[in-house]
Amino acid sequence: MATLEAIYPAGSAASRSLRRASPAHYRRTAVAVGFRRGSGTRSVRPIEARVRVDAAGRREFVEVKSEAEAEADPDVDCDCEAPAKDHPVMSTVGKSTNIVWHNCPVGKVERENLLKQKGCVIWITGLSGSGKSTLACALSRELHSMGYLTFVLDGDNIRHGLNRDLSFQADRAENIRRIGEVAKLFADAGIICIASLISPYRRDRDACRDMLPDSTFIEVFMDVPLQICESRDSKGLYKLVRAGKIKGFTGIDDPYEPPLKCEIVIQTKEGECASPTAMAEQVISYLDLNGFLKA
Ligand SMILES: Nc1ncnc2c1ncn2[C@@H]1O[C@H](COP(=O)(O)OS(=O)(=O)O)[C@@H](OP(=O)(O)O)[C@H]1O
Ligand SMILES: Nc1ncnc2c1ncn2[C@@H]1O[C@H](COP(=O)(O)OP(=O)(O)O)[C@@H](O)[C@H]1O
Repeated sequence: MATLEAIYPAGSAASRSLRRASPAHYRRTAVAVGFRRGSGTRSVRPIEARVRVDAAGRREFVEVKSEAEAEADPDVDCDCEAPAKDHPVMSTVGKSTNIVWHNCPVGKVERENLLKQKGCVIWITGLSGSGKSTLACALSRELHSMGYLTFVLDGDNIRHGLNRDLSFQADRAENIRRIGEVAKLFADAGIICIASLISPYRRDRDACRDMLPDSTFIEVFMDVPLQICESRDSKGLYKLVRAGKIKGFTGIDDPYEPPLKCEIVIQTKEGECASPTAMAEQVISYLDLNGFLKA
């Protein structure tokens, strides 16, 4: 039995591909993984890996076999179909059966090198009226003017399309999960993805964090008191809530769980908020300090 690094050196394309492949793909006792490059030329040999997945969905390779080792041992403890030499492994994920994870030779690192930035998700959470959309737009504008590629996923906007079938009552977790999945795709594309949605429950935000590689989920908490949000009432929603016309509104008759630990907190000082540009600069200095603004 070898370590992953013994077969594929740390930092190699194959090692990186294995580590960033979908956790769902690896949520098995054992998997076999094959990589191909170009038109059918196998440049990286297949291996079999036993993977432990912890409660948070993080995976760790506990045993890795090279192709030769795997072939010499017919008793692979595998809950998936034994891979024929040139056949990929079928998986079952949720309600999808007989699906196969396809890797592509152009990966996140290659895209990041092209863009000269690191793909990540900036997840802005807070009450309605706390300034999430304002920060998202200011941040996108500033980064764009500095030459970085961003994309804003605004909760309100996504509910106009992809999530139009979801309610605020029963489907909130699904709203957040879908936006988390889309944000993950953008980050994988090498883009600085700015997700701005109330996302009131810690468990749902943490589930999105766990979808992403370490340190690429940057949670920004808009720590703005309800009183200020309500006094802004830019959409007139708080007024309707107070008049009893909207039920289950976050912060009023539905809970908002502030993060216990997050990367960035945007705070008010003596009841005053920083300007949108100053808030954006706070996030940009975090990105700069943590190496996201270079390849
Ligand atoms: N019941 C209830 N609670 C909270 N907010 C409500 C509700 N009903 C409608 N709205 C409006 O919808 C916007 C929130 O959408 P999100 O997708 O960001 O919410 S969530 O993440 O699913 O909690 C939110 O937008 P923002 O004001 O930009 O936060 C509200 O304007
Ligand atoms: N830093 C700020 N200072 C002053 N007003 C702000 C600030 N951020 C947002 N606002 C105002 O507050 C209102 C709500 O902001 P918005 O970004 O729509 O909040 P959210 O997306 O969290 O609902 C808007 O009228 C916006 O102009």
